[in-house]
Amino acid sequence: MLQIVHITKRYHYQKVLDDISLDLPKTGMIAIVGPSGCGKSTLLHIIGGIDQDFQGDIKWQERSVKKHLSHYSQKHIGFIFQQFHLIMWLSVHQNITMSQFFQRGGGEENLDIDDFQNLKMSSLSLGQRQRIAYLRACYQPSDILLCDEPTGSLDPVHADEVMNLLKEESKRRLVIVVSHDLKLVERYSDEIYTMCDGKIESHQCFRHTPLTQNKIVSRHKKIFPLLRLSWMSLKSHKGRSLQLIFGLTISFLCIIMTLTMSRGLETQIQNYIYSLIPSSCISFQAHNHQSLTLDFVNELQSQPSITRTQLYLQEYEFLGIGFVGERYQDSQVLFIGDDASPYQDIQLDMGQYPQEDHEIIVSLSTAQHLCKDESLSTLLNKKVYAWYQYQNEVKSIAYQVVGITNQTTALDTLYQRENAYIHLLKDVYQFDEKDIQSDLGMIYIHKDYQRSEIIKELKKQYPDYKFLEVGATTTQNISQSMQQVRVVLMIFSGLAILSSLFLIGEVMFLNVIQKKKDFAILICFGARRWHLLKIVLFESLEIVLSAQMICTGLYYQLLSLVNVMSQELLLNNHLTLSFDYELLLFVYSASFLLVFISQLPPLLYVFRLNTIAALKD
Ligand SMILES: Nc1ncnc2c1ncn2[C@@H]1O[C@H](COP(=O)(O)OP(=O)(O)OP(=O)(O)O)[C@@H](O)[C@H]1O
Repeated sequence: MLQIVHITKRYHYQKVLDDISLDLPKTGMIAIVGPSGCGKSTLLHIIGGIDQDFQGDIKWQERSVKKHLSHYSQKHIGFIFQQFHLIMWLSVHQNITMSQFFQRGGGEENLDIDDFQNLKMSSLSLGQRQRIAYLRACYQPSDILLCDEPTGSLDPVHADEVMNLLKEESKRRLVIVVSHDLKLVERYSDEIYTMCDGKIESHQCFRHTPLTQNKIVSRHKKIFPLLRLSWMSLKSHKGRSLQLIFGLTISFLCIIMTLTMSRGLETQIQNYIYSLIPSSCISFQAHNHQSLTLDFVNELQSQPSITRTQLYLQEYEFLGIGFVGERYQDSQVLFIGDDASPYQDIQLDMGQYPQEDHEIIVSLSTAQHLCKDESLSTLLNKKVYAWYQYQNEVKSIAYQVVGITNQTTALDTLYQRENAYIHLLKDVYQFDEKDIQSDLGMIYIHKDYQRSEIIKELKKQYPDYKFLEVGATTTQNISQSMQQVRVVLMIFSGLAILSSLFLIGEVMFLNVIQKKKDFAILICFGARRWHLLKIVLFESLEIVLSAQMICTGLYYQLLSLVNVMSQELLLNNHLTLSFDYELLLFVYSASFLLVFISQLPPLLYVFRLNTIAALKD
């Protein structure tokens, strides 16, 4: 049934096995005896297919299996090792049913381990470990059971007990026992091979054990077995895993918060710039710096794309607004930083848009500054005085507040009908509109039109005037600077993530080195290389996923906190940061890719693991 054909094995040119050939039956107990160091274990490992570096051949049912020893080992071989080779981070039950993580089917369901099944592996006695090793071998569905000194660490009574059990097992499959205790194996074995110096010295055949039908219980594989194994492995070094998860969470949080805040800041800066210089604004001047006339302003105003045209009277300085109209008092006047924006696109919080020249609307923040502790509605229809200075003469125009916008503006702002202040100033300072001395005007275009297109049109129509986009270079420069800042932030945060991920790679590498013996044991009990690769990969993915989950929760909490704090600290000019799903998705997907790359060294190590060397470690 099983033929060992001219096996020779060398360790560094030293012949450990010298042309060994065996012809073994389907059932029965075969003993291989000999003095220590004669090569018994080496022969057993070659028969088991875990030592694949030898000359000669192995034939199972007349067919050579040398080219697919891993498959042969997984399908036909079970082991009981002298040192038991149990995995300490698995439970008693998981150790016994180890093969079920990788294969379907199994032996006895009734394991009779009640007295110690809930104990930790490390607290088990030698006898209990021996029993687990035996039960594990019986549980694994195999045709050949290889036992390396199965009674080596037992007293004579327990040794007899184990030999009796193996004898019973030999009725269902071939049991090969390696021992140096000739007297013991003589009582149980059907055949005995005696080895000396790597050669078979004698062969005795006493009897033949007939086949009793093997009880193979058909059973499904465990659900997500490799995932469970990787989780158990992760738990076996809890401290290290938690440190990794913590480090990675911090890195993720750093990059995500940094980018979210830089984006939020950019939006705020953009809004601030737009509140100062609206994106729909075009300035105009005559090429020869001649004064602009109101007629020309009105002509521009008649274009459908232009919503409002306004002249700047640079000589008339706007000092601000207040409630006192008799006399200018600096302390009672609120400085107005912006009185130029169009109001057509602005939403009103209360009141209405100006219908007359003396009607104005103010921004929400300006209304709050004007009202102080009073209710905002008290401001509606209230008279305010706008103070102007011209050639040392300070005079006021009476306005009526008819509406409040819903905006929080960086500067205190009021809106009025186009050129209303010019019409009103004309009466206050008693000048003729024809005498207006202004060489600068502003055009506000409709939001549906492109500013650059309108400028082209205007330049064609009015070649004597120059038209420029207001604030275009400033916004562009700020956008570019923010973009550069973001790139630098991304590079540094990316480096933080990269180092964390490669730290995972390093730690996983140390883990697999530490666990190489356990991986070798798993190979002996049915694991293929790709099973082990999956376990290592799953373990790192579990770490990354845990970090991502914690980071998402913290990100959400931190955003709410920053938003509340900015609202309280910065009052009206608060920074609102929003949950950036796209950013999360991008960072998390990139981290998965990096995990795969960082896992290459540990994966390669597992792939090239020398089972025999690892078992002897
Ligand atoms: N990895 C190795 N490198 C070099 N030599 C080795 C290696 N493993 C085993 N050997 C040598 O091979 C020989 C056979 O070893 P083996 O373990 O097969 O003997 P054994 O008969 O099973 O001994 P024991 O009964 O003490 O377990 C020994 O001389 C041993 O030193």
